[in-house]
Amino acid sequence: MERKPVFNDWCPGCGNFGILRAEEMALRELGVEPKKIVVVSGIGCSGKIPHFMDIPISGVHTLHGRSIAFATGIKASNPSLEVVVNVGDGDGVGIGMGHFVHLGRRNLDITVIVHNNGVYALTKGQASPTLGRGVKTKSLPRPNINDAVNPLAIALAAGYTFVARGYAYDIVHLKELIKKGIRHKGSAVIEVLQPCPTYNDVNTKEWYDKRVYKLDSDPTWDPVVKREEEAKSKFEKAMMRVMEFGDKIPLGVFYQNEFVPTFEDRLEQNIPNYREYYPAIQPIEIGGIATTKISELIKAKRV
Ligand SMILES: Cc1ncc(C[n+]2csc(CCOP(=O)(O)OP(=O)(O)O)c2C)c(N)n1
Ligand code: SF4
Ligand SMILES: [Mg+2]
Repeated sequence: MERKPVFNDWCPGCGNFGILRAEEMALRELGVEPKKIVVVSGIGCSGKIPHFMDIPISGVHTLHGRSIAFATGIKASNPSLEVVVNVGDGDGVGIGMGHFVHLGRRNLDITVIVHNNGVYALTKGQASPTLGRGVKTKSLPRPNINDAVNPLAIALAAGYTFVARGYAYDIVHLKELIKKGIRHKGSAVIEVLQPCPTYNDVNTKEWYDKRVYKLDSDPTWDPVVKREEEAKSKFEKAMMRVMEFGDKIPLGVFYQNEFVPTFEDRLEQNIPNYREYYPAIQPIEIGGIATTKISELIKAKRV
């Protein structure tokens, strides 16, 4: 694999630097072999992350709003890979919202990191779907007229089995969340509060520093489902807690449930040798002859 040196053009003070560093540290500390890691991103300032990683991972910088679809194809065709998806808030819960929701119900074993900066930063700061109604950031001629979506409430409702929030300027805490998300068996989402000092002059470092607190500062907070019967009550508590987003903003793990079968487990029910003989290692041929006839190929490979 050839990697060319790339100039990092994020603005000084951008929260993306913290996410990049936390993600690299998490992958290193987990000891995942670099050739087994795929980082998938869409278009946006956030989408540049695979180019800037200081680990020789495979990176796929895809289309705006389509990174989860690409990642689903990558992981389903090669379940031995560790797949991490970095999405912008516009990318992930605007144009890409359909893919975001459907990943949750599949429970495919990948990790999605949402860079929440409240703006479409790469295209000069228009309101993203996470910007609150009445908020006027500097590129907007008037205050935002739409309500914000809460990515984590949607993730819980969609079926994600690991749901967490971190803060780009608390790198060590974020690194631990990313490690937990990657270790988790199933679809994991980590929303990261990511200040954009260039276009979001409302949700700044000073704004967040006054509001964020850690869920685990309360010793009774326990988001992990340890018996299947407690899934419902832990889910309900998580849903209440992710809605707290105002004067106080909680950080940490809201919910984790490994009792739900992953997409890979579900495929294995239908294709017993799926994990050993997954699509990525199957030859593209019929009767020993290479082919580009997809419909015939699908018929020949069907189990
Ligand atoms: C299909 C498509 N629609 C629109 C665009 C233009 N576009 C590029 S980046 C972007 C918004 C990026 O915002 P976000 O996803 O929040 O990422 P950020 O730059 O804030 O990290 C848009 C609308 C595009 N590249 N492709
Ligand atoms: S425009 Fe905002 S999100 Fe993009 S690099 Fe600059 S500070 Fe970061
Ligand atoms: Mg954004």
